[in-house]
Amino acid sequence: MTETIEKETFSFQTEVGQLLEIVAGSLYSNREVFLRELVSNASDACDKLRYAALTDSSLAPAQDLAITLEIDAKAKTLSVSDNGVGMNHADLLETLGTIAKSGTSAFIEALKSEQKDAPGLIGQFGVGFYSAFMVASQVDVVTRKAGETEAWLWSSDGKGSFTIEPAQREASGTTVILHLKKDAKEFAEEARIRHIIKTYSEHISFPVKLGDETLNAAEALWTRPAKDITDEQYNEFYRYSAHAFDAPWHVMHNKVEGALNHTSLLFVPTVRPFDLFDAERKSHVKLYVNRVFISETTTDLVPAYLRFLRGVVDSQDLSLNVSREMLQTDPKLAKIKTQVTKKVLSELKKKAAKAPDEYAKFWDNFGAVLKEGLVEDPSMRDRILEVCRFTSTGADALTSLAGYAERMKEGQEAIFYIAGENAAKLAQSPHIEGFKAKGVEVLLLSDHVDEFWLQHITEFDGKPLKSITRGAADLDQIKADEAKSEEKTEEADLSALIAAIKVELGETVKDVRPSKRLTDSPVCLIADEGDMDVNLERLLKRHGQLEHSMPRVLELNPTHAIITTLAERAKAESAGADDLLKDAAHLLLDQARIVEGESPTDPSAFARRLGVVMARAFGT
Ligand SMILES: Nc1ncnc2c1ncn2[C@@H]1O[C@H](COP(=O)(O)OP(=O)(O)OP(=O)(O)O)[C@@H](O)[C@H]1O
Repeated sequence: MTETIEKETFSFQTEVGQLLEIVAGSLYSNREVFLRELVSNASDACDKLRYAALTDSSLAPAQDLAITLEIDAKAKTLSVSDNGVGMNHADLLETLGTIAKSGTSAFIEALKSEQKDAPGLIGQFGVGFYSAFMVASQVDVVTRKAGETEAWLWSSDGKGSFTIEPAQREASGTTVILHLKKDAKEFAEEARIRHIIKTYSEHISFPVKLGDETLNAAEALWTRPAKDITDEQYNEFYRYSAHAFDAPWHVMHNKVEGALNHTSLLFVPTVRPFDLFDAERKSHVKLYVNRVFISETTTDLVPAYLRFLRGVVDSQDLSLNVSREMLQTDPKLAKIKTQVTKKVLSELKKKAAKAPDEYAKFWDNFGAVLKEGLVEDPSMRDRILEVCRFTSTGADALTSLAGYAERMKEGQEAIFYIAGENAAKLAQSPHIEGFKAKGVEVLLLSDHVDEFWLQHITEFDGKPLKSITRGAADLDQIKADEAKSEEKTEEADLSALIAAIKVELGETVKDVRPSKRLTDSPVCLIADEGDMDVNLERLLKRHGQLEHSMPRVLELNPTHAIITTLAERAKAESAGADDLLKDAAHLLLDQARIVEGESPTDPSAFARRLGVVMARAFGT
């Protein structure tokens, strides 16, 4: 077969082409990371072969797994070889020419607009192999897949296309040959290469060799005692294993000895990883069994709500002789998962108590993800709730639920919250006015996931969690702050007005009531007790999971000038024929809708009514 195949030319997937243009066209201060990426790929390939050989001994490499660097100073090439798993024709087509990651286009847009920070973004995205084009004008890859006899040469100048042709390679593995750009000759210097490997790849599990010399410790970092590891070593290992550029926000290195031994070295990133909100919700903690890499993306090791974690978990007590799939259903693995999860949550709790400002940064990045656990993992619910933080009208900094509970007012029985798109907007919502006036704190919940965990958790420490946009709000029981002594404003009798509005609005509202929660605004809409809360309904509608809205309760502020004037007008005998009163009923409803960011029920009728009222006001 192979004899008949000549050199074939393929175009890069559009996104790869765009990415390469950005990668190759810019000069980065730390472009030496290309070597870290290639060594990391080579190490992954060795890991994969070691794993494959467990179940198929014919694949076992003839020589110890290793990564070999070669410099040809004359030809200005640098090559990175491994005797790992290698690639065949189909693999090459699939992996070195496409980007299989979701959200790639969005990422490229971001990259285009933020050229300056390209390395940081690339780190979050992990362009890996393609970073070779930062330093090389041409890249050749000679590779042979373990268990196969054919070898292939992949070659590209990074300008839109690549070629694949048959080649020769003695054993399985991959050699990546970089033809260095003129301005990248430094990477053909031994001293420079030695230094880069020391910096970035010191503690990967396989030896990295340059000639006869092994450049790294080739000892998995997590197996060493924590006291012997410096912060810088942890940082580099994090950057290497997570393809990251930031320093970790927090490092957790734990050895658990007992019935089930395992070691974990986990990192919380400082910067939010690019794929955090991908639908796949992939885990990025690598599972090792006695230093043999098993898999990376399993949620059987770390729950999806901790998917921001990077690092490794290694246990010698899991069986190496079973398949990856069987291992994933091993009850021992489930135990490790529970222990790791508890440990991470307890570390977060400590951080939150010790360094609340730093914790706020973590929360800003990952709080929304962590809160998914409140829905998904009832067994950890209390522990997760302890480390949750919220924006609140009563505190400048984020608050815990316990903190809120401590500040509750005399007579206040519930923890109040309002949920919506944006905390700053929520703080301006009319629903909050009465609470503010009394100094009663309201939590401002603006993550989508909030609506969902609130379906499961209805109280904290015996205090119900209550939405201020649903059901009646009786603030009379709550004692106001002294400073905010209650200036009782005269409340109008609204019964005639309410009756008139009900007649006019009919079924578009569920009810019309005097409000206890408004001080400045004339009206607001709320969900009736027992109905779906306003924000949840909005979310479901937007995601096509709900077609029709429920009619809402329209609340009127009995102390507001517009309402008191209308109340007087409604008392008149001729009120039934009062067109202005009728228009006002619709306008009040639309006003309440607009304040919540919704459209008037009937925009053209709204415009007409507004015109009529303005004409009256201006006396035209
Ligand atoms: N030395 C190698 N041996 C075998 N396969 C390789 C090698 N280098 C790259 N590959 C294949 O090419 C794919 C793409 O590599 P690339 O570095 O672009 O991304 P990645 O390593 O999958 O992702 P990330 O960089 O985010 O970890 C790899 O997943 C692997 O399948």
